[in-house]
Amino acid sequence: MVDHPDSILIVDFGSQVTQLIARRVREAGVYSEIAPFTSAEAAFARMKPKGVILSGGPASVVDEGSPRIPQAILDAGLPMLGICYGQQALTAQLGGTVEKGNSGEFGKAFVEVSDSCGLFNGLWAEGDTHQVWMSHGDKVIELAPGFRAVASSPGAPYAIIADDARRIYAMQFHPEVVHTPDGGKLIANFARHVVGLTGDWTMAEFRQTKIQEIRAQVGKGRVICGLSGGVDSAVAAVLIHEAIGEQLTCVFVDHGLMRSGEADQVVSLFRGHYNIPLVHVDASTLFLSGLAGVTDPEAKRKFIGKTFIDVFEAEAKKIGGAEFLAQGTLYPDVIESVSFTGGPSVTIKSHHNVGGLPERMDMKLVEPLRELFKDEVRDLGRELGLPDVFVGRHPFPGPGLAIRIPGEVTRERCDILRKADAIYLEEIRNAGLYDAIWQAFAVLLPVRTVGVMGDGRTYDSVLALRAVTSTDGMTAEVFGFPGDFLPRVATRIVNEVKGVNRVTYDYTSKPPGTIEWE
Ligand SMILES: Nc1ncnc2c1ncn2[C@@H]1O[C@H](COP(=O)(O)OP(=O)(O)OP(=O)(O)O)[C@@H](O)[C@H]1O
Ligand SMILES: O=c1[nH]c(=O)c2[nH+]cn([C@@H]3O[C@H](COP(=O)(O)O)[C@@H](O)[C@H]3O)c2[nH]1
Ligand SMILES: NC(=O)CC[C@H](N)C(=O)O
Ligand SMILES: [Mg+2]
Repeated sequence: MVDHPDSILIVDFGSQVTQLIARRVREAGVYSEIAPFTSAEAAFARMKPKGVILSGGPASVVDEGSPRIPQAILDAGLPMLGICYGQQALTAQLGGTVEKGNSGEFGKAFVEVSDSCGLFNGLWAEGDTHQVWMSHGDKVIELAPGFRAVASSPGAPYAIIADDARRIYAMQFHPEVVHTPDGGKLIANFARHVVGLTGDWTMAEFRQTKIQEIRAQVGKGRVICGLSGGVDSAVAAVLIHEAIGEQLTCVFVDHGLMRSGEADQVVSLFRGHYNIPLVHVDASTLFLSGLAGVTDPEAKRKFIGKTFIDVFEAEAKKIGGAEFLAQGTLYPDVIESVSFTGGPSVTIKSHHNVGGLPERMDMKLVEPLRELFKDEVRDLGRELGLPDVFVGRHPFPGPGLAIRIPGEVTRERCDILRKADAIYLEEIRNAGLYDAIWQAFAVLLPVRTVGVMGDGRTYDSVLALRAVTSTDGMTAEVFGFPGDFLPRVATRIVNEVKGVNRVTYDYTSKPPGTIEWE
């Protein structure tokens, strides 16, 4: 770990959105680290932060044995910001009262500002009304000594509370989510004006921090990096190469589930730009034969995750052994795959590189991007000088076409999907829409319908097209194509791709849908 003289410690009580707090702090140009409440005291002693943020969490402070703020942190006299559970814990531990709710408030709410305080610093003023996002059952009913209410909502009389003398602020709502439009600014105000940090921490520093961490973790060991051609692994590879140079070998696995022409493209693009050793493995038979008869989405993902590791281990042997496996794992891969810090988060899908990993692995993981969101990785990519062909690419999931073919995956169905997907993406590029879309792809459905072509009857598969906008893949909106774009693509696909006789468009946002179909 690297010492940062100006940092904020985020104590995690298990909220689904704790990483978003870190992200807002980073956006304010301040270095932060998250520590679960169980090890927060040690992190506090090591980091010597200038301020502390307390996250939300699923527990109820009223319950016996529920998480507490470590006493050493409370006694340190530093500025603190409590969010939801954090507010409740502060109140309970400093002498106020929290009541267990039986109904709660979930979703959008409006708070009215009743007084000024150090946290607002010109941002919010008395009499203002602001939209916020609530998600709580319990609430503060009596303030701890020294606090006063500075904003309230119909459901939360103590929506924001302040103790300017001790520089402690707390709120019932979640400022870190986008549904609290001014939330990022409130967190920035805390970091800069209340804590008094200058906000000069940048991606350039993140790069330096990570380089030192990678060196410390890897030592003289050898590292294999799974390289997919996607932005995450390209950024991870270039960063790791900067840290340890020749100790790194990249491995691109062609699992037979790539898009049209992608394997060759990735390899030549990477070799064209970087002088980093890259092994190209054709493992398509291994993957496709193992997928035969597998139809359950999680079973597909777990098989692919495990087989990736088998291939990486075999390649490691060939270069004389490697102690470490590097991957471009991002935060959304982690939060959707596993329950984080013992929190309430459920497994949505096992991303092949996290929840799909086998239980026993010989290599240790190096994942320098694990706290970042996609758009931050792109920023880091630009910082590292990666060309736009890498930085601007749409994400493509590690399990590839396998999770875009609900039902059994066969070579034949992969070929059909590849052709249709290539037409769709070609039309998107020609229409100049590629950069306006976050991710676009086709899904080959296990449904056959009747059609008529050239006076003959067809009985073929249905294809679904999907295109979404997003900033980080955690939520997504459907992309609205202009005018006749979709009918034109549908006609081309049905005419040119044998095996598809009907095309539909997916109008589901995330949530409630996910971006991929499996
Ligand atoms: N075909 C592949 N060969 C080797 N490694 C892979 C392959 N596909 C995925 N990986 C590994 O799994 C990680 C996660 O995949 P993921 O698709 O999330 O990231 P990415 O491909 O690097 O970027 P993007 O999300 O933009 O597609 C990658 O960063 C990479 O380390
Ligand atoms: O590397 C990956 N391994 C996976 O197993 C995986 N599953 C989904 N994705 C990508 O993650 C983003 C969010 O997708 P979902 O809304 O479908 O979860 C989207 O960009 C998806 O393409 C994956 N990436
Ligand atoms: N989002 C939260 O932090 C919730 C806190 C607490 N579990 C409540 O329901 O009030
Ligand atoms: Mg990918």
